[in-house]
Amino acid sequence: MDFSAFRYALGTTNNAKKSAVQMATGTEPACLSVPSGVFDQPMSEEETVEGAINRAKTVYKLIPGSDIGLGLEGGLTYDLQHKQWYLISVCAAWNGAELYIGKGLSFPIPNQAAERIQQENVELSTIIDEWSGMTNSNHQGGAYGLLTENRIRRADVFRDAVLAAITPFLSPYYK
Ligand SMILES: O=P(O)(O)OP(=O)(O)OP(=O)(O)OC[C@H]1O[C@@H](n2cnc3c(O)ncnc32)[C@H](O)[C@@H]1O
Repeated sequence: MDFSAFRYALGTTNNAKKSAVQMATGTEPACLSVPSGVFDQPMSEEETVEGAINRAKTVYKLIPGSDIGLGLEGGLTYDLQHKQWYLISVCAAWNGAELYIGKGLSFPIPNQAAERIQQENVELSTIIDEWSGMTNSNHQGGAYGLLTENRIRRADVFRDAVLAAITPFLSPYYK
């Protein structure tokens, strides 16, 4: 499969997301910041996926000549059974006719982070910046990097989500 055969439009200028697409496709995406249409801090899987889809469809429309629009969205989701919040990283891929969703690693985050987000109305990146002493952690290793001491970085997780979302456009098994 030649993932570099397509021209990709990416609905953000976020550095971690851009390098995820570069790693997954071996190409340089055309980047444009577009609205997700959901809250800045999605608090469910449904909302996170919806934000990814909105970004993919909008950027596909706004960047002429692109073959596939990509929307990458981070969000939180609560597992009621195990009483644990998870960070998820989702990619939507849209070619004007078909839509596929790829979901990256789901990672348990300290419940106190999600509780602060709800009580203080802050975003996850604010808390991760505070804990790590970094600025713009969401453009770098992100929460994954902080929690795993850089064994997993945000771009790695989104890379897998991108690969999952674009594989159906290329693999013969989906025909
Ligand atoms: O510039 P855009 O593309 O909007 O990227 P973003 O990081 O600001 O926004 P997302 O919609 O992907 O994520 C929703 C919120 O969750 C935060 N977030 C998600 N994953 C994160 C991570 O791994 N580390 C730190 N913050 C994260 C993010 O910064 C936002 O505040």
